[in-house]
Amino acid sequence: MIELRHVGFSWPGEAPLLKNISFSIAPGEKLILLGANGSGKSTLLKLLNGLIEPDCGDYLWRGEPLTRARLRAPGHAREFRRACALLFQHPEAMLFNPTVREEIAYGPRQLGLADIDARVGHWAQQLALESLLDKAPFLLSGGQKQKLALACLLALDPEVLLLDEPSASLDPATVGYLIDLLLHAGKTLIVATHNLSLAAELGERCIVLGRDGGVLFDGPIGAALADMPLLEKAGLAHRHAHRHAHQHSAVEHAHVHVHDWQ
Ligand SMILES: Nc1ncnc2c1ncn2[C@@H]1O[C@H](COP(=O)(O)OP(=O)(O)OP(=O)(O)O)[C@@H](O)[C@H]1O
Repeated sequence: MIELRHVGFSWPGEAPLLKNISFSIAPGEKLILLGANGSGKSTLLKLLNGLIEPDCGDYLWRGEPLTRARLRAPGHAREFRRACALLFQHPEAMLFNPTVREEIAYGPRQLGLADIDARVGHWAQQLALESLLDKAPFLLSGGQKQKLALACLLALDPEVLLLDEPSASLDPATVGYLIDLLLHAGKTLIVATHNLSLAAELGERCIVLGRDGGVLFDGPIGAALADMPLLEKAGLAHRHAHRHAHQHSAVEHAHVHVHDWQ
């Protein structure tokens, strides 16, 4: 469904960020993207969403190169936008309609989809937004905005969901609900996150971006999370002196340490 072949990318005037990235993603795969701050996870998701183009290499969508010309062709653009949806790291960027109801309806209406009221009702109910339907999106809490942005994407019924830090503002109960929802949604998932427990529960496969712009690891998520040297090399684990909660003495010691993962 998605294939990157030797893709490279630099933001204008910046040093190369993504270098020689190659991988394929089959329909229904659940892939977690890990990497240190600034390693290029959000950039890679934008590239997969066709918002930016590789400087070199190829992006194949359903076996055909996803070129700017193909994305500008009205029929194809509509089909791609419906099939491949991106949740931005900062969901405020996606919200501009006067009410939550209109926000969820906007995408399906733009794409000429049927049953708009039913889509709005269903996803508002699924994401516990029903009581907020007439409220202005900018008045919502951070977590409510994140859920609204997700409802907007799910209302399109995309085949591929690209999620950039989807759990960032959510409370633990909502993260649990989100994991269940996504696991049973039957979608291809590509999720960039620093939340390693979310990664472990949601993902099957994991790609770790290295600090040099390349793919450091591509394989089962369990193997990545158990590989301390890999996590340390990727900047996802660190060494520091600390005191464990069960220790009553004042002894501190240093070892490789991963936050948010046991
Ligand atoms: N629009 C842009 N123009 C110029 N540079 C950018 C732009 N967007 C991102 N960058 C740069 O690209 C690099 C990678 O950013 P990106 O947001 O992809 O990283 P990330 O892995 O998602 O990081 P984080 O874990 O902090 O969210 C950073 O150095 C950032 O400053």
